[in-house]
Order: sequence, then C-alpha cells, then structure tokens
Amino acid sequence: MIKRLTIFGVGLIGGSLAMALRAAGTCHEVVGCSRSEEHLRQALERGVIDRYTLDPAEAVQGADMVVLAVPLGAMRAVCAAIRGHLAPEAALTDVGSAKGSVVEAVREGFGEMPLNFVPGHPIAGTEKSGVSAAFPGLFHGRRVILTPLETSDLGALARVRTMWEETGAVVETLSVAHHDEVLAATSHLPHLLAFGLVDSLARMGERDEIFRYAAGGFRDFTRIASSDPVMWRDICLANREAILQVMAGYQQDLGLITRAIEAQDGDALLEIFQRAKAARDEFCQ
Ligand SMILES: NC(=O)C1=CN([C@@H]2O[C@H](COP(=O)(O)OP(=O)(O)OC[C@H]3O[C@@H](n4cnc5c(N)ncnc54)[C@H](O)[C@@H]3O)[C@@H](O)[C@H]2O)C=CC1
Ligand SMILES: O=C(O)C(=O)Cc1ccc(O)cc1
Repeated sequence: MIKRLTIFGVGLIGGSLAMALRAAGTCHEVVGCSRSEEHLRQALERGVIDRYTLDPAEAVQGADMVVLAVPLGAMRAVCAAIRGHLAPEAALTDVGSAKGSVVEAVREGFGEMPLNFVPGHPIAGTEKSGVSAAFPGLFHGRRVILTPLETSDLGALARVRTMWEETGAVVETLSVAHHDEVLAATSHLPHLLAFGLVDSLARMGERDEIFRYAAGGFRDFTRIASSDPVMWRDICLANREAILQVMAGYQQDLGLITRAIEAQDGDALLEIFQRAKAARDEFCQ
C-alpha cells in the first residue's frame, strides 16, 4: 500500500499510473505537481489526483513514493527542485523513454545518486498526450522495464516493482545500457521512420492526393507519427548514440532492398520479405 504518491507531470503516463493504482485500491493519496496549473486542475477535475501544488518541495513532503513522469528534458530541473526535501525512506522512480540520460539527470539534479532511486520505463503508451488521454488500463498486460543501479536500495526496488505489478503490468529488469540499445531498435527507430515517412510524403507536392489514396497499411504504419514532437526530440537527443547505431544498420538493410529492386532480383526480395513475415508472425500472434 502506498500512503502518499507524488507524481511530477500528470499527463498520459503519470495520469494513467495514478488512475490504475486508484482502481486497484492500493494508493491512499495522490499528489500532483507540474509546471502547468491548467494541467493539474484538469487532473483534479477528472479525479486522477487528490490535490496538487506547484511547489516541488511541498509536493514530496510526506510522500513514500515519488514518480517523475515529466518530459526527459525536465527531469534534471525537477530533481534539483526536490533535492533536500525527499524523505530518505521514499522510493523515487521515473517513466522516461531513455534511461541513461535520466540517470545522469538525477545524479546532476541531486548532486549525487540518491540510494532510493530506481529507474523505470513502462513499454506502453499511445500517440496522444496529456491527462485527457490517460486511462487506468494502459499498463495492463504490458511490460515495465526497471533498470536498477548498483546503488539502488533493494527495498525501493521491491516497492517500485510492486507498484507496477498492481497496475497489471509485467515487470522485468535490464541494465541501463541494454535498455537504451533495445528501445532504440524497437521503439525509437520505428517512431523516427514514421515521422520521416509522413514528412517526406507531405512535402511531395500533391499532398492531399497522396493522403487521400493511402490505404490501411499507411494508417497502421504511421499512427505513431501523430506522437508529441517535443517528446520525440527529447528522446532522440537523450539516446543519440544507440539511435544512430540502429539507424546506420537499418539504412544498410534498406540499401539491400533498394539494390534488389534495381537488379530485379525477385529471389532476394522474397527472401527478405519471407524472413520478416515469419519473424513478425511469431512475435505478434
Ligand atoms: N507518451 C508515451 O507513450 C510514453 C511516454 N513515456 C515517458 O513518459 C514521460 C511523460 O510523457 P507523457 O505522459 O506522454 O507526456 P504528457 O505531455 O502527457 O505529460 C507530461 C506532463 O509533464 C508536465 N511537465 C512538462 N514540463 C514540466 C516541468 N518542467 N516540470 C514539471 N512538469 C512538467 C506537463 O505539464 C504534463 O502534465 C516522458 O518522459 C516520456 O518519455 C514513457 C512511456 C510511454
Ligand atoms: O504509441 C505507441 O504505440 C508507442 O509505442 C507509445 C510509446 C512511446 C514511448 C515509449 O517510451 C513507450 C511507448
């Protein structure tokens, strides 16, 4: 049971977490804190939080669980603002899409690594943002990756794990570096491809015509290009090295397809497409 949960950034992810824990009946009180009073008022009106404050130091007072659910670029400033105010027994975690940069931001914001910090990342979300898009079932049956540090307190790790399990999520642990490599490939690269494809087509000229004749495949492939541009700028800058590496590999593989088409090499194309279909059919049943 969490007595007082403080959430920084009550948007899609922070809001959905609060709703899920309330629905599970495992959280006594939820306090929201953000830069935007408008967002907090909306969260209060929707019954997502019990109260809010714009003062980070006040927000963490008496909290036994603190979740950083702000954009990656805001993590450091929030930590600096709560430095010296967090109770030593409070567990601290985050939901950021890249982990190396958050670990750095937390260390810099606090001036040292807090022992009760356990980085986390729910692999669940949508292309929508804000508390109006939040819903309690977002994490149900989805994976949450925790990337505990050598310094992470085991009690804090257990409490963060339990919190996510109470939302219906399946919790796994990875190292920070491994998380960032895997997510660069499975989440960051697909988002960049979707943004890139839509932008490229939108600038092709007869834009209305291009989109008018787009079929379901285009819609499926590009839903995530409606995601928050600021969030994805932050992710690209935060996970630069790993993203550049998977993009280079992908560009090479795309080159194989280009050359097979140029050479009218149907066998090579079939081999690639059959391999891809078998892999996807196996993983997405
Ligand atoms: N959108 C998604 O599908 C997923 C997002 N994430 C991560 O979750 C975090 C939040 O993303 P969303 O919930 O989608 O964003 P959101 O835009 O829905 O919510 C972010 C909230 O943070 C607040 N905020 C912004 N700057 C702030 C600051 N400087 N100080 C305090 N509060 C501030 C905003 O007022 C807003 O309420 C990001 O770090 C993102 O990488 C993780 C998994 C999925
Ligand atoms: O909308 C989708 O399908 C997503 O993939 C959402 C998402 C965005 C960022 C994350 O770090 C995790 C999940």
